[in-house]
Amino acid sequence: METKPSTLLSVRDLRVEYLTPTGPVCAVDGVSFDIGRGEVLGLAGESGSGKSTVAQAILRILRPPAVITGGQVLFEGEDILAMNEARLRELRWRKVSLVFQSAMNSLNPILTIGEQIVDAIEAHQKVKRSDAIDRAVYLLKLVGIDSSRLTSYPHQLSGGMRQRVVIAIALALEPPLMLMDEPTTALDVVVQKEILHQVAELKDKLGFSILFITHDLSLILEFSTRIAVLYAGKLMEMAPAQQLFHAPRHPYTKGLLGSVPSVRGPRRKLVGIPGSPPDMRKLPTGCRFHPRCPSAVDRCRGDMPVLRELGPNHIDACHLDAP
Ligand SMILES: Nc1ncnc2c1ncn2[C@@H]1O[C@H](COP(=O)(O)OP(=O)(O)OP(=O)(O)O)[C@@H](O)[C@H]1O
Repeated sequence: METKPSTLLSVRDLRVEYLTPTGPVCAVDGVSFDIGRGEVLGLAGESGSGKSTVAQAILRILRPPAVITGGQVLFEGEDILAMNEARLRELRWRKVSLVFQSAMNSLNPILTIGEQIVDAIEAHQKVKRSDAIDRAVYLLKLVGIDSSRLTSYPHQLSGGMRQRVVIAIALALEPPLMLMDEPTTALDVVVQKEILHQVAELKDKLGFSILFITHDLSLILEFSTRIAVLYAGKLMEMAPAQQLFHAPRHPYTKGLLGSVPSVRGPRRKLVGIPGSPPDMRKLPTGCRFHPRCPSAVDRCRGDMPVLRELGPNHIDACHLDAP
């Protein structure tokens, strides 16, 4: 399959298993999506749907018992899954960086934030110390932190500021792609939005792309260009954010949206989805969502639906209304 020239990352038929003592658990089962240049792709889905596993597979930082058992992850056309260690080291941080939820707690407590940003730059680039310091000042400014903070230690900063420092480090080498896995979840709502607005501005200014993962659908809707919905390791629906919000097709997506409080417009009753996601070791036959689906018919219990095209850029995996 050809990739479009504007495609930066193309995940094809990705499969990841956790080899547990009681047998393999397929946490990501044949997931495919593309991320275009300058695009924010939101990955949505309940806890355990496989979002973090996808992000970690892209950077090949999954730890045992996880094993990538199939697929391709093409970055600018080159398969990350086939790269040797040396090539991978070039890719990480320089081409693809990662910001995760507890990253702010992984800052070194005995080094100033300036030293940590400079170290991150020097670890990946041959630069003069004075240039690295200038760059650290520039990066801190980018994320809204005054350069006087260069000599502060992590414990002297608020959680929000620490997470901004982590984002500055992730941007240090101006990678074309940033993976953000629950980047603001540990922070209060106001700070979360402030940081995400700032990241969106930086994205527009610097032109990088983002894979944005959070269980918070309202944040995904606000900050993503397109959204992919995962359920029990399977891609259920993918569409531009506005379309997914106004015209969702998959009953799972409708259920997720039904549990998001509306900020604008009339107040509506929150519905939610009854039950909980399946035990990944005992997956239901047919559509994995059928035991919780209000619209399930016999076919849903027997046949696994395949992805179908509903319109430009809109796909889902559902038997209902199937042609
Ligand atoms: N160490 C592990 N051993 C066995 N199975 C695992 C392990 N880690 C994850 N899994 C399985 O992989 C599935 C996907 O986990 P993952 O963390 O990717 O989901 P997620 O959507 O990111 O959830 P969350 O929002 O809670 O982080 C889980 O449902 C679980 O069955």
